[in-house]
Amino acid sequence: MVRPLIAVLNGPNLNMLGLRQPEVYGRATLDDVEQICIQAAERLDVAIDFRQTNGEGELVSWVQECRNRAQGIVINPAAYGHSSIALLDALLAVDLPVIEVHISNIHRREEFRHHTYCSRAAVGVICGLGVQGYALALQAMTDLILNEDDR
Ligand SMILES: O=C(O)[C@]1(O)C=C(c2cccc(Sc3ccccc3)c2)[C@@H](O)[C@H](O)C1
Repeated sequence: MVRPLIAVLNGPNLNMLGLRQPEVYGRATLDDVEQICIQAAERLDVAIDFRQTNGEGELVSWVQECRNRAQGIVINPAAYGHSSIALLDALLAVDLPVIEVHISNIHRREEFRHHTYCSRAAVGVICGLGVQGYALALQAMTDLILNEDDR
């Protein structure tokens, strides 16, 4: 049986993860996050496509491409979550289950980080649990995909 494909998409500045603000984002790098996702995917018997971009348009295009190739999207939109209606529209249009991940607890931070447009398109949002949030999101997404007929 073909393994489900889950796109793991990361927004702007996440390539800088681990280099600054360890008190907020911890010391893990984006490569560490990718390894966490690879290990979780192996355990869950799913395939992942892990990507990061600083470009809003590229992130929107990657979401659009998921329509014909992925069964779910795990996304850390970073700052674009707080600002991009284009990203929300793409997530709504792609008609796939979406789980939003934030490493930090955005609700304990600056006011402008408390709201994300993306969350309107998400089945669920995981925030404040550090980089393990990605593994938790992959577990939840796998359950959603395997049990989609029960919904
Ligand atoms: O907590 C998150 O994962 C979040 O999505 C991630 C963010 C994020 C991602 C990458 C970098 C930075 S700020 C930064 C810049 C350079 C080095 C370290 C951190 C914030 C924020 O924009 C969001 O408000 C919250």
